[in-house]
Amino acid sequence: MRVLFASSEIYPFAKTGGLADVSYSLPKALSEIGVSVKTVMPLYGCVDTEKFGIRSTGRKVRVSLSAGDFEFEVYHLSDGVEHYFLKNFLFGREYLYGTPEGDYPDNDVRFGAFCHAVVKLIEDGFFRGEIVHVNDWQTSLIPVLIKRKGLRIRTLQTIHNLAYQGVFPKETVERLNLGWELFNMEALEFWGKVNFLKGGIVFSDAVSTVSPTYAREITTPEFGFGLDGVLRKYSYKLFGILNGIDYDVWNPETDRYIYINYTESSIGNKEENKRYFVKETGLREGDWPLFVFIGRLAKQKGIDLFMEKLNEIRELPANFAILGTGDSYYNEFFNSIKGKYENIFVEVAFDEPLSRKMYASADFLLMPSLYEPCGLNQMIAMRYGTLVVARKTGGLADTVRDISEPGGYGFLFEEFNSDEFLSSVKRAVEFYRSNRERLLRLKQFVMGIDFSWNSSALKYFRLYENLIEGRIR
Ligand SMILES: Nc1ncnc2c1ncn2[C@@H]1O[C@H](COP(=O)(O)OP(=O)(O)O[C@H]2O[C@H](CO)[C@@H](O)[C@H](O)[C@H]2O)[C@@H](O)[C@H]1O
Repeated sequence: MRVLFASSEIYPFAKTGGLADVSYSLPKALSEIGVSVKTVMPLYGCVDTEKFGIRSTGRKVRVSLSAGDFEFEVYHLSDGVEHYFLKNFLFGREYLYGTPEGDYPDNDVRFGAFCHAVVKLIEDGFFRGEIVHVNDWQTSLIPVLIKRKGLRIRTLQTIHNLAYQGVFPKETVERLNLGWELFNMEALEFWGKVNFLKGGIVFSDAVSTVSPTYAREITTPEFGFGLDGVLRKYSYKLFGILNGIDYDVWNPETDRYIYINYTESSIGNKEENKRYFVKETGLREGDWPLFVFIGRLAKQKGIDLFMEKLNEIRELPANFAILGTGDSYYNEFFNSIKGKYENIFVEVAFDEPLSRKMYASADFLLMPSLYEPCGLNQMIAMRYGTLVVARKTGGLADTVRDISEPGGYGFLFEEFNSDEFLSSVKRAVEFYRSNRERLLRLKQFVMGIDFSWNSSALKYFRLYENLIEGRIR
């Protein structure tokens, strides 16, 4: 089986969040079970071609649109998976999607032209295969163009985050030569604008999202971001497959960025990591639980609940470390409290080595998300023996079980409000203070839960098979 996997970010080449992790680890897991996978992404200016050994194939592909003529040069790298990169000046900028002030205004042309180029390469026989798997709105026009051109290849659209849909003014139809016949409610139109992700949902042969709970949630108005009706209409081809994490990338036994490596049986070293971390960051020394938050600073991640309870949090017998970057409103807030409280460490940045130290050092990970399609942080944290304090939503509900339940190993709260959030933090603090033995056992237990891709890669494989054999319609 041959699959072309298109994504706007792939770890370690370019990453702003969980999409990059999945776009690296899922193709790898699929190739380990015998699928021949090629990935394709834009070659951004920030990708270090020298470091990774990414080389030009010499192949060029040209797309002529009303917005302009764009020539893409195809680059390549093989690391078990065949990675392809399309180079054009549109992507030679500092950021992937926009500056902290906002999105680049020509993202429709940037990603639209990219989609056209990928489809042209399929038409030309450069990419051959049975399945094209696209991810989020940036690659959603690929299934639209494939259907319009009548190409005989099956398509899967995965939704990693329904909040981001790629919505542009109706002139985009013209700019990208999409054809006005697609500008109607049953196709690309969304309240008088063009919606890329809607196109992906309508024109793909199947749609998946990254956890079973989120697959149900997005068919409701509360989580549907205006597309719940469309998703209900196409629910016969909508599937929820839980993400996994790459156990080679995330492994406390071999992680070279953490202070001291450890396994379930040498879990004592995790304490040592915390000691070093607390020293390095200037947090309060002593026997305090350490809570960490790592993530994009966006409303989705529920960081407002932390901000609302800042006065209470600074009085708790616990240390906190926040690592994140995102919307300028949050960046400014967290920069303004940096170094202000002795039990709160803040770093407004994207810093993978620091995130690894935090996963290894923490007792608890905070994930108070407003919504969460799947969430990788909680799985990474547990792999590093860190218990999770989270809101019971989306993939968090599928991966964390509350301590009050039989076999529970985390701290969940239901309603999105700061009182519930704070009381779950307090529950965790209390647990730390009064259940040391059990806490240690739970840390070992969560390290042993299987969050690898093993079972989920097989689910994708079966979904591809069903598509090829025409069983989804
Ligand atoms: N400041 C920072 N410094 C270093 N590392 C940082 C960082 N901020 C985030 N990260 C890293 O980025 C990744 C975040 O992944 P998530 O899946 O939790 O979130 P995201 O919302 O981006 O992904 C979306 O897509 C994924 C993939 O499907 C879904 O799991 C998720 O629910 C959905 O919102 C983790 O690897 C984390 O360690």
